[in-house]
Amino acid sequence: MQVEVRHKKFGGAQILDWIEMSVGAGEIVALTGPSGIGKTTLLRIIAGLDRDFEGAVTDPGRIAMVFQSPTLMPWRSAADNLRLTTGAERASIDRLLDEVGLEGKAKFFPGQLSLGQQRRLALARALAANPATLLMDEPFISLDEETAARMRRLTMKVLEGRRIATLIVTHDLVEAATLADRVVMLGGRPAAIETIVPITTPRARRDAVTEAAALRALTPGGAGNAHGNLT
Ligand SMILES: Nc1ncnc2c1ncn2[C@@H]1O[C@H](COP(=O)(O)OP(=O)(O)OP(=O)(O)O)[C@@H](O)[C@H]1O
Repeated sequence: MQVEVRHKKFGGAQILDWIEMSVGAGEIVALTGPSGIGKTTLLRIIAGLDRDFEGAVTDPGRIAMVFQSPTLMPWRSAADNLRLTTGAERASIDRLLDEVGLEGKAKFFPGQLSLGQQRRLALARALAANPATLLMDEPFISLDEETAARMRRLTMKVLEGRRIATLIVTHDLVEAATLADRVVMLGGRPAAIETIVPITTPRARRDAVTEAAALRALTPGGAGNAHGNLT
């Protein structure tokens, strides 16, 4: 999937300047930058939810999006939330619920699930759509650190082996350095790509990324910057 935004305005205000990036099949890219810079705006453009921009999104294939809030149908069971939105078969729904650690919860309504569980259901729903491109907007925000770390591990595990181009918006550097193969940082006004940092440490070894290691790897000029080496 390739994205080229020449510019994006809201009214008279230009939000995004020239942005060119691509996400390959099986790759995880984190999009980060200060609050209000335009991360969600870029994600909405890629998702096709905002077509009022100059540029193009090429070869996204089927797109699934995981929003900040899980946006589930509260009056439908967990299984129905997957089935009704994607048409997935019972067997694959059960498999997906198992994969995201929601075995035995197929009949539960979203209100009977914790926020972390609702987020896992939203992830399962996105995967049930069998997407070529997966867009995640701050998917682990407002979870306690331990739950967020578990969610990151789970996300890496379910994406392993699936050839999905994944773009994750996050302001959390630990999250970016843990999950991503590449971190794209937006900066400036209007926003453009400030830095792209490849994370070369294998995913399997990123289990215990610390704030300090993430900062080293992702701070421009930081010790780990050249190689994105987290250890
Ligand atoms: N529908 C809209 N109409 C006008 N301005 C908007 C609209 N949506 C977003 N903006 C403006 O565009 C800018 C970028 O917003 P956006 O939500 O993309 O930032 P963000 O980087 O995702 O922020 P955060 O990290 O806080 O979620 C902000 O100044 C915001 O006020």
